Amino acid sequence: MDILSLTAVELAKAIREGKTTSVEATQAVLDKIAASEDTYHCYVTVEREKALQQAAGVQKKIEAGELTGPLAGVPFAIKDNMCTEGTLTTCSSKILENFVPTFSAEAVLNLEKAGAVILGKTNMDEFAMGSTTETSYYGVTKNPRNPEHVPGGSSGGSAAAVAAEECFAALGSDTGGSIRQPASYCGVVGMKPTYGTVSRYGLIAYGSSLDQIGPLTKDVTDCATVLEAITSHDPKDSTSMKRENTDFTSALVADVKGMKIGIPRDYFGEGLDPEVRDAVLAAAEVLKAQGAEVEEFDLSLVDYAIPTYYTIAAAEASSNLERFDGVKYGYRAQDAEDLHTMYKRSRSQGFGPEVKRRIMLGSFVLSSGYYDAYYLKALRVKALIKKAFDEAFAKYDVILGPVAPTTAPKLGSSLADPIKMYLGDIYTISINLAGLPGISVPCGTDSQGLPIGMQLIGDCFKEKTLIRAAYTYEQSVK
Ligand SMILES: NC(=O)C[C@H](N)C(=O)O
Repeated sequence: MDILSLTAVELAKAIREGKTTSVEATQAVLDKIAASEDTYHCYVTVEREKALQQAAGVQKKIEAGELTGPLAGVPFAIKDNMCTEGTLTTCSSKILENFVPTFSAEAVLNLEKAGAVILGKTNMDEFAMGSTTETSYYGVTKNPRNPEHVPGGSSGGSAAAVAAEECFAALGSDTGGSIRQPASYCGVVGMKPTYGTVSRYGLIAYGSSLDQIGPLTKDVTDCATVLEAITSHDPKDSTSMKRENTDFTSALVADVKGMKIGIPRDYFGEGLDPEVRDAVLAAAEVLKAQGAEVEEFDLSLVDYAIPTYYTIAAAEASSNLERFDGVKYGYRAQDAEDLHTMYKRSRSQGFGPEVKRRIMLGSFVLSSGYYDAYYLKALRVKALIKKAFDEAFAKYDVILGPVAPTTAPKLGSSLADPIKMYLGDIYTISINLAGLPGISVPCGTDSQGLPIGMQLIGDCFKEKTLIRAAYTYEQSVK
């Protein structure tokens, strides 16, 4: 049995049936990490001994019949912006180079309750700001489908680790596309759930009104299973919702008969790579052939999504990142003669250029005199974007489009022009502004062999509809 090629759900089944053990699987994936990390660099931290110990504990519980769930014994990777008790958590920033949390994020605890083994922490854009994982202080991650290209971002390490078989599944976070876009670039499945579904407790905040944790997996079955495991109502996160019917795996049914799918014309205009367009439209045809009703419609306001997102996300980031001052966490500049200089030097030396750009932009749009013109206006446009989606979901069950305008760019080609990089988020960010769920599903490759992702967007709380559509597509093209 080639353990590494199994999905998370297949591996857990093999462990339950005694065909392998959690320890054997953990050892196999640690060997794979040792062999391929030099090439891909998916992780900031790998916890070899801890993972093997955890696997041994989990295996005992499985054998004693105390852990019976569909993920028991499965080794996972966690994005390095989720706190993990006793394990370095850097957000891929120098400012957190020595931060070892005393508690774990609720989503991580939920996974551990389900019997997951935590392998380590994955590389990301610094504080999740970026679309390529190149803004990490700890070096770039390479795309396992073609190491000359970026894995996407900001959850690039998590997506690459799944694609490189350096874990069986991973957690990422998505503020403006950070799960879906790297999933699309690396040819894996990635889902951003409805805002409030997965607790943000222990997720180091970037844009708090937009951030959401979600799964990156090898297939749709794993995605639904991981989502089910990490979903919970958590009083420690004031935006966490009490949701009913979160048995997402019950939606793994290959049937879209009568499902109404809308294709926004605005998502197929200027800037979209023709190969991406063709692959996504071909995927829509597959769903049509399975009985879905597919039609085009106009989803206005798409053009306003980028400025709105980058105003709100930067504003929230500038406030959230105030806590990194050299006193309470992480890096502190040495030899400062007074407190103010110590703050200034710690932050100047601790943050990278993209993070500084956002802090400055965010402070600007929140400053008196500019608050109404920028921040408040962005909040108003955000409400209009939500309204446009509400109108669309009065007609359609699912909105289908591309995840990103292109396939993965070459390493080193994106950072020189930040505005161009921001424009690449055009199809993903309005979903965060509206709080909606979205899933990225692989739908082919371009002429260079780089993966293409189709994005399915649902109304709030309609993850099951997305899972059903994604699963139907996946089964049809198998
Ligand atoms: N965090 C994200 O979702 C990625 C987005 N490109 C950003 O830089 O904000």
